[in-house]
Amino acid sequence: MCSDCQYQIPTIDFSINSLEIDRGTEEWYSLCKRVREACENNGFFEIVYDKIPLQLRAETFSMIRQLFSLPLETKKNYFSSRPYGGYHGQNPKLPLFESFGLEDPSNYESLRSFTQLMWPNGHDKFCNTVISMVKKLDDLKHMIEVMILDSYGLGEKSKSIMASMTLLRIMKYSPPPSGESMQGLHAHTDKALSTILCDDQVSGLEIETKDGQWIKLSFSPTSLVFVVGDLLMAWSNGRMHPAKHRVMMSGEKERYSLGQFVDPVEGTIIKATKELVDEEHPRILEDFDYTKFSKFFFSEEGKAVDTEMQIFAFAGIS
Ligand SMILES: O=C(O)CCC(=O)C(=O)O
Ligand SMILES: [Fe+2]
Repeated sequence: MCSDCQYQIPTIDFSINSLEIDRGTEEWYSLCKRVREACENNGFFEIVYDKIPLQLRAETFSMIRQLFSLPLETKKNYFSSRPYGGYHGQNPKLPLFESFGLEDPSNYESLRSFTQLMWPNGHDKFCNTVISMVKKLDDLKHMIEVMILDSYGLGEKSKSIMASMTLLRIMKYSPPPSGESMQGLHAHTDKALSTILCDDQVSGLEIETKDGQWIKLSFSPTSLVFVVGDLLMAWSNGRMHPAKHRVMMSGEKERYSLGQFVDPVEGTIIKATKELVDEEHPRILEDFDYTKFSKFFFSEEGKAVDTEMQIFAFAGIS
């Protein structure tokens, strides 16, 4: 998956696995171990997964193209107060980038009201396709979450890492002027618990390794990428590594991508899980309110801090 270097991209094949049939088997625990190692050592991994039919993936991206091809005035009608929700585009600092953040994307009514804002008669096919895709991504996220819990021996005690909700972010990057390479999205760590990304076969996503090299990723038609966010790092008391990533665009094609962002529910207090705090691993962050943290990273004070340091500036134990 890394086209131009020796770096070994962690790749985990889930094709033959599913939570219902395999949890507790030797094979399950070996996958849990690999998930944990990739999250701790790399902060991301390539997911090979055959349970999202190629046709569903193709139809989802066809709906996404239709959405972005709407007139700008229509796209701008979509607002949201949730971080990264609503329509974003025409940012002079990120001229190639546009995005929609869909809240509650597994709920038909919420998608229907979105499509009614965008199209005069709504768009049933858009709603049905997106719901099917989100369902697949939610199943995958759930499986990885249980694997993370099991990998630390916490799966018996907890059903989930924390109460969360999904934001589906849909992204378009226009091609840069001919012959140039340009930043599509600036380098950042995700402020979520975790993110699953997939694209429509035009690459651009780059991940920074722990030793500071930028690695270009290219997805196979059946692969996706799991990225550790700042909050999984906080929950794991710093064991999991939030991978810094960015999008660099070159060539003549647009890039479309899709991200399932897993955010805590409003009012969640983020704490390191107590089993992961001990003498060897002292607590690195104070407990903090996620909603206050999200206000901080959008504030002028927060924006002045390097992306990976924001969480420490907000809640670090000094
Ligand atoms: O387009 C991509 O693949 C990356 C998007 C991303 O990193 C983000 O929206 O946080
Ligand atoms: Fe990101």
